[in-house]
Amino acid sequence: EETNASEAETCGLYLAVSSTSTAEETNWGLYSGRDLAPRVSVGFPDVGINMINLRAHGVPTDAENDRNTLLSRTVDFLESFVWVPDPAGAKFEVQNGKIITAIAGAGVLGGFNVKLTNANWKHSAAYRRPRLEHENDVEKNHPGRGASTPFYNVMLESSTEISQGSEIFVDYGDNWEDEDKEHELTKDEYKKLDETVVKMVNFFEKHKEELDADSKQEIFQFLMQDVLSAAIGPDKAHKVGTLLPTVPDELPRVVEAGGSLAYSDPTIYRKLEWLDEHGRCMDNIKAGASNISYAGRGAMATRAIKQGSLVAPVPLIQVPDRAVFNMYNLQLSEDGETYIRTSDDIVGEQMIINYSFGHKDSSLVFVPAGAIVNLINHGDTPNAKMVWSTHPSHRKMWLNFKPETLLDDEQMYTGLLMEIVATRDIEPGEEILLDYGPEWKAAWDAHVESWKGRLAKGEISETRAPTAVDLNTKYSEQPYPSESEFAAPENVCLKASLSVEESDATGTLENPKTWATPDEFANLNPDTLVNMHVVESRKVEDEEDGDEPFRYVVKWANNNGELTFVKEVPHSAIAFVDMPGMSDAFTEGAFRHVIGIPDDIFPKAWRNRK
Ligand SMILES: C[S@@+](CC[C@H](N)C(=O)[O-])C[C@H]1O[C@@H](n2cnc3c(N)ncnc32)[C@H](O)[C@@H]1O
Repeated sequence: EETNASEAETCGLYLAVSSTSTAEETNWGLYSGRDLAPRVSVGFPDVGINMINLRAHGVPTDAENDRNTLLSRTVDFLESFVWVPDPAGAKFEVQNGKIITAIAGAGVLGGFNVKLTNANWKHSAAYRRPRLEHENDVEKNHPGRGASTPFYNVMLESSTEISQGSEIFVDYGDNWEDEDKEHELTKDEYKKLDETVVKMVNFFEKHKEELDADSKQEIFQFLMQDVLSAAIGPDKAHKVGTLLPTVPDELPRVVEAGGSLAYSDPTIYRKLEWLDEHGRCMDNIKAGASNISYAGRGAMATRAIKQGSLVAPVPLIQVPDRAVFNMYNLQLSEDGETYIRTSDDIVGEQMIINYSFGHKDSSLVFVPAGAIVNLINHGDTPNAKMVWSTHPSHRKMWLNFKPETLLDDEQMYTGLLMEIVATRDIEPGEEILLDYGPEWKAAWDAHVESWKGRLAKGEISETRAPTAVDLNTKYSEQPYPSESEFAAPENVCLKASLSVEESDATGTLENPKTWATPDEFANLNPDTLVNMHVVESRKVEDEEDGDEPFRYVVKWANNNGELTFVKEVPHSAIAFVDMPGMSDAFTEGAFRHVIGIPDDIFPKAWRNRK
């Protein structure tokens, strides 16, 4: 029996079958358990895990054979769930080359419906992420460095009001549009349509005494066919016809449902009782500072969780051959377009291996897609374990399939659902710990030993330079330093989101341009983030500036080295960013090992390795 929430607090975010699902393929989706105001966090901030040049590393270009085809298919499959690195604060991780970022929870599972977009990434949260309190020993090296992602505090925000039971649709950005545009209504047209429906309802209500059923129907048809066709063209009028009822008496249902889209697809909104029965609570855990040395962040219970009940649902992204995460020495091709391997020696593994579930007897691994699940650490005395879900959309049959068939056409979706359940009563605030298995434990212990040896031999230094996170935390309460006050270490650079007001200012020191509030204030937009230097800062004294503690005059040099000076740049538009290839993620000799799926639940059919 699964009881989701404590008595005191109800579930804020559910995993459930998405309205975008088809009969053949389940898409998981997220549904809000609460009414949300605009610009509040949807679920809890999560981590982003980068895959760097995944295709160049993971898919050999030499021969077309079954294995290479499967590796290539795996990259396609992974790419359909991941994001550009921008929302995670990772846009500047490499100079050339391609990064894709897995953001479990909202990133992988948030639905796609341009018309119903109700959430967007809060870039500034990720770019200005604070350090954890227990990381005060910042300049000291330790064996956990480079083993966990430095990109956390990845936050999804409501972009409009979200009513309880709504599916969450994340803004995928401009390059993701609906294909069949000509026949599709725009967001604005949907809005106008819904306003028109309200007018029609009012009209029929006002004249209900005078109109008999036949004349009502006649007027309705005239409005729907002739008037609409003339107004928006026959193709779109036809589309409207499929969205609205065929009889006028049904029109009030459209308004009740929350609009024509919701009326035509009732699975976009779910009742709380439905979500409790058919969904799985996704916000029983949130990120916090792990209690375990060198482990980084951990997953903390947000409410009491009874023994045997759900901690977190975990849709799994199947990766039939973990070789796709191997890394090689790469070199930019002569045309500068792609990367190619310079040798077939494996020199490392993508960091996502540390977040993946696997088994020693199998090439198959899974990238877990549950919110905050990526943050669950190993503990020698665990309080949770993995089980296969009893949810009807969990494809039990797949447990009998051979790994290489799990990406056949019929299986190109996340059909497997794991659940993390409590093995004892868990108190609010307690860290969730799994047993990662004996292979993981042995690998970690060996890593720590070898790390100590390398330290003793002087192969690793005791200290390391502060990172962007360290410096952003340091300067959260004091002004970012000017060029003359502070020579930035080589591993970081200072950037600002610079947009300027239309004006006659020349952009010189004497006549600087004025910083303009971007469309989405305080959303550090990585598209406008440029390297710059602080020329001077002033403390903000009056109230008019909201939360901004400081304003700056900054100096920006374009590609030709021409300088532009901009004044009134707010503190929130500035952040340190790690230089390409210099963040903790690139630590040499960093720990890599998959999380073990327990032997007793790992199916026989998947054991393709001895
Ligand atoms: C799935 S991630 C857990 C989240 C991670 N702590 C973070 O901050 O992103 C697994 C990684 O966390 C670290 N980790 C987990 N359990 C640990 C433990 N008991 N001791 C040390 N490191 C641990 C290791 O780096 C491991 O590869």
